[in-house]
Amino acid sequence: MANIMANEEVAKKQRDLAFLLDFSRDVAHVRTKPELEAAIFRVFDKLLHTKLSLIQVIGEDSVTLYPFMYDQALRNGSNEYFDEKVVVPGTVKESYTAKVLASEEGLVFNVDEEVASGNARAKFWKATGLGNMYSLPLRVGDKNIGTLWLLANSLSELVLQGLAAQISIAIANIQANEKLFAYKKQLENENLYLKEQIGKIYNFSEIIGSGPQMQEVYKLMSLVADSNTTVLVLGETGTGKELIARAIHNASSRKDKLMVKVNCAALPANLVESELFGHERGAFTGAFDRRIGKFELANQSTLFLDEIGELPLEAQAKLLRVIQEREVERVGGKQTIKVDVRLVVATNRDLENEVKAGRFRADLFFRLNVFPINLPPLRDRIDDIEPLAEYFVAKYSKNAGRRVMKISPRVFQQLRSYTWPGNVRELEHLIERSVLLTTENTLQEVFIPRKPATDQQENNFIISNRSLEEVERAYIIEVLKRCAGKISGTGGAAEILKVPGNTLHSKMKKLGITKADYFSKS
Ligand SMILES: Nc1ncnc2c1ncn2[C@@H]1O[C@H](COP(=O)(O)OP(=O)(O)OP(=O)(O)O)[C@@H](O)[C@H]1O
Repeated sequence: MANIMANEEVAKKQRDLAFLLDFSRDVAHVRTKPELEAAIFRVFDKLLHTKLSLIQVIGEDSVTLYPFMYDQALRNGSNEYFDEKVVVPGTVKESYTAKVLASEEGLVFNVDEEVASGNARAKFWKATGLGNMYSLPLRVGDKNIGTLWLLANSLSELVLQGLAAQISIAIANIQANEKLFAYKKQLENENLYLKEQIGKIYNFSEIIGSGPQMQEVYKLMSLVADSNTTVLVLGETGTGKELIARAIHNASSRKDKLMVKVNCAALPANLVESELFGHERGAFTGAFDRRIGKFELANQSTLFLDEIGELPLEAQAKLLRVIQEREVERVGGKQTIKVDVRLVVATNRDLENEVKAGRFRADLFFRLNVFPINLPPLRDRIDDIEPLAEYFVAKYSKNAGRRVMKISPRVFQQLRSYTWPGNVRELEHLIERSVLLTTENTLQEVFIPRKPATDQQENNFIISNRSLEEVERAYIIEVLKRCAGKISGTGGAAEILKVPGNTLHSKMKKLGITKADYFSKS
């Protein structure tokens, strides 16, 4: 007799295990709530006389308890009670729920006893004709995530615990999936918005200038745009190098992805590599998380490296390797990652001179100098000044809600005779300011910066044949002298020059400025 009972016990355990295995196979594929619902009801069909009463999940505030799933059939005959008490949000403090959540492995309530003790919910439990309500905490690790309520006459401990564990994991997966989906949707929307913005701000038609030099630029751009060739855009500051880079990207087959931009001069030397190539967690002090670099971000798109001439030598070596191998290695990482990135780089420096001076690697220069595009300075294309000025007047007049429509001939004359050290950017800012200061329909006056006629030294400063680098060097030294050698912080040279202290430091290093220069008597 004892043997028969033991055999039955073993057989039952095997049936339970087979049933749980079946359920876990179904649940493993679940990604959404309807899928979980289908899996649960499929399995309950096999568990004789068992009904899912309710699954509740705990909200983000850890207090509110939301109905997640229930058997619609149980509503019959107790609609009002169901709608008012069962399928409305409750709290984890409700006495039955609190007991269930505090229990180790759940509780069993005898339906008849509950009815006798006046438990209002037990009335609809009773309507099912089933004897017990099994209620179990749903947990992931040590964290309560909800409760599971099942009606049945008898369920084994093994089945109950197995069901609760599988359902807990499935719900946690669904919630994580929903969060991920919402996050993805948000990123997609942001991406769309940014693309629209960029599309609005930059497109080919917004490059103004129809003189022969710009025609040559357009010809080169259209020849190279739809290839994967690296483009080197050369030109003084403010000549529109970034505008050209974006137009090349927008005219290429990569236009559906955002162009990624890195300004090599704006990054402290010690962060350049991590910015470009990414880093692994713990790669250096402060690297708390793994971060992907701009190369990975620009995969299948264009990476615009502005001010490439400022890239430190060490990063130049790494960049060369990435261009050759078409794969990156994150700082502190061992694994290489394939990238498909089109490079457009720009500089206002004479890179050949930089190579001669040992500040730029010759091999990298040759790799980058595959397809150079030279942007002419504004002073060499005086005929473009008029259409550019008109374009900026229309743009800023609209932006500021003004009705400035025309520019007076006198203003055009003034604009044409100025030398434009700051190029198109300087013209743009000048027009923006002038539009704001104008109340009439015609721009009668622009406030071109003038040096005092008496200050012969300053005039020489402008018209002498000094290179941009020499002027930059002399100006930085002047400012440093004025600040008694203080580089960063309040009253420091970086503050006056409106650049970060680190940038000024690396610029000084590049230009070979030492204390002897700014502490000298002259
Ligand atoms: N041909 C042009 N048509 C219309 N706008 C222009 C043109 N060239 C330049 N601009 C405008 O002038 C400003 C400066 O251009 P951009 O930033 O592209 O210059 P840059 O050469 O990259 O400058 P930097 O060397 O300082 O990085 C931008 O607002 C740009 O839209």
